[in-house]
Amino acid sequence: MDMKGRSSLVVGNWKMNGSLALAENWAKEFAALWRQAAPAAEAGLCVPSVFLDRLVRSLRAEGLEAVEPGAEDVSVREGSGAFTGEVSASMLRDAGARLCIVGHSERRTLFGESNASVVLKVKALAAQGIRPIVCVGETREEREAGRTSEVILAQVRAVLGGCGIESLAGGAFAYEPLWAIGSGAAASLEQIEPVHAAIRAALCEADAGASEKVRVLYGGSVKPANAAAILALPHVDGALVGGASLKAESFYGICACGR
Ligand SMILES: O=C[C@H](O)COP(=O)(O)O
Repeated sequence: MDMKGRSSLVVGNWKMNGSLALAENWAKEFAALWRQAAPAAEAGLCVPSVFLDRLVRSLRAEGLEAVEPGAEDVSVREGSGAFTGEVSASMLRDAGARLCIVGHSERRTLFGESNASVVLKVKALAAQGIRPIVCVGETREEREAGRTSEVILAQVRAVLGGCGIESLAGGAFAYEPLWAIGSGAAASLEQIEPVHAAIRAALCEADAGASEKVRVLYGGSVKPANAAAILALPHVDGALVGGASLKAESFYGICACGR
């Protein structure tokens, strides 16, 4: 199904970077740019949860309702309880999160995140009305072995089968080839498009109306210089942006390429 009529969603991911001061200054700088020319794209910014409240207040102070604040991870445990160090979806909601990244490859590879925990997290977020951004991606070795589609579709289907399309509604899958993340070189347009088309087909298989409910974003070295070409691809509904989201001007430049 063609998504061209739909606006792009461009989401920043600060990872373990930034500060309270940056959250405040970023909101000021981004708001000044947004006021000059509001892009067609929808924008979101996911930050370490300790900065979330400051980001929310700073965006509000600037009157920047157009940017959805978000978190980078959430506990599988709901509500509250004796789970030292965990932050639940209801706590994120309380702090103003509207989006949350789940299953980023850094969490999958460095912190043992599984498809099963991704499913629990998506359900916990859905219960709080927070839109999930579920990351999937293949390693360089998997791509070179010709296993890209198999790996991506196994991740997508595990999540779709485990939590159902309604828990993902309003959210997105983000295709992030591990070898492109933080490398400075994005995947080529020829590499991106077929993977997005395959994810879209898997969504439609699960639910005929899924394309209207769940976006498919690309992530991996997106910057202002390559964003226009990537965001113009028919099955790309937006971007998940790491490094370039730390600078308000670069992130705005990417948002401005959306539709
Ligand atoms: O979540 C964001 C991705 O991991 C991409 O990071 P990057 O834009 O720094 O390559």
